[in-house]
Amino acid sequence: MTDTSTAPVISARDLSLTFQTNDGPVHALKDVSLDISRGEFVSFIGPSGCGKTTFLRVIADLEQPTSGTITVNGMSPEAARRARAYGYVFQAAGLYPWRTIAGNIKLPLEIMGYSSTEQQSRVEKALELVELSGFARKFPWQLSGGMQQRASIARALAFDADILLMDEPFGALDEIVRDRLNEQLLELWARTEKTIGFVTHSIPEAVYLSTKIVVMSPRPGRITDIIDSPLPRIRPLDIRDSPEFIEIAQRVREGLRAGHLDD
Ligand SMILES: Nc1ncnc2c1ncn2[C@@H]1O[C@H](COP(=O)(O)OP(=O)(O)OP(=O)(O)O)[C@@H](O)[C@H]1O
Repeated sequence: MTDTSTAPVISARDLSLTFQTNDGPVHALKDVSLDISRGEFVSFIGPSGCGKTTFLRVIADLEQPTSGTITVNGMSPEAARRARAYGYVFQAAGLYPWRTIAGNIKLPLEIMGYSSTEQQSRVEKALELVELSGFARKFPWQLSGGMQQRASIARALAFDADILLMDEPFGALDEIVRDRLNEQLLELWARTEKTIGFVTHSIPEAVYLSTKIVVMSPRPGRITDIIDSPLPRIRPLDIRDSPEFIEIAQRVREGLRAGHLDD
């Protein structure tokens, strides 16, 4: 039997994706090669248009690569999607205002045909993970922006998939709320041992959260640096003042600058 415990959860080799547009081809991804191991927290950082979202969408089988290969849990992205290998969190919480928080989290479970008892227990567990247990019967508009985003994370967690793909989930929130959500996300990651792919524009956020930071650059969208973080997995917020943190942030900044110089 093959040992799958050490095999990468996501493995991309020479992955390229070119969109054909009226203005000519757009090279959203070029020769991207990356391995993500089980339980890693991987951030994708880079300027607008460097292909961060496109890469997440390829993992999720929402876009097809033009060339190269990618596997998710050892399968094609299509097979992984059918096996419900991941949950996806978007930048906007995208909750239906006429449904309660529990109703929003339940919706995909209803569509997938889970029994109502199963739906109920999954909703309770997901709400507990994002510390929203008392808010099941509230409507989205009764919650703050940060709480709405936590509810959308709960919706993605309700499938109990091993992989969580998050596309700039906290980008629209103020810094204090974002700090708190970053802390909560790390706690959640430690409790659930999920593999997380996280898109961000923020250097401190990427360094604080990640075990691996993937620095990207546009035209064509490509990886310019991959940084394996030496920081411990348990991180208080004030780790951001430590010399190790500042050094990694500096390397990310240099990677971003180098990508710009190539333009
Ligand atoms: N469906 C599409 N059709 C044509 N071009 C596209 C499509 N989706 C993305 N692109 C282009 O591909 C490039 C990469 O886009 P992508 O959204 O992946 O970048 P990003 O790094 O996530 O940017 P941002 O930080 O602004 O979200 C951009 O130039 C974008 O305009």
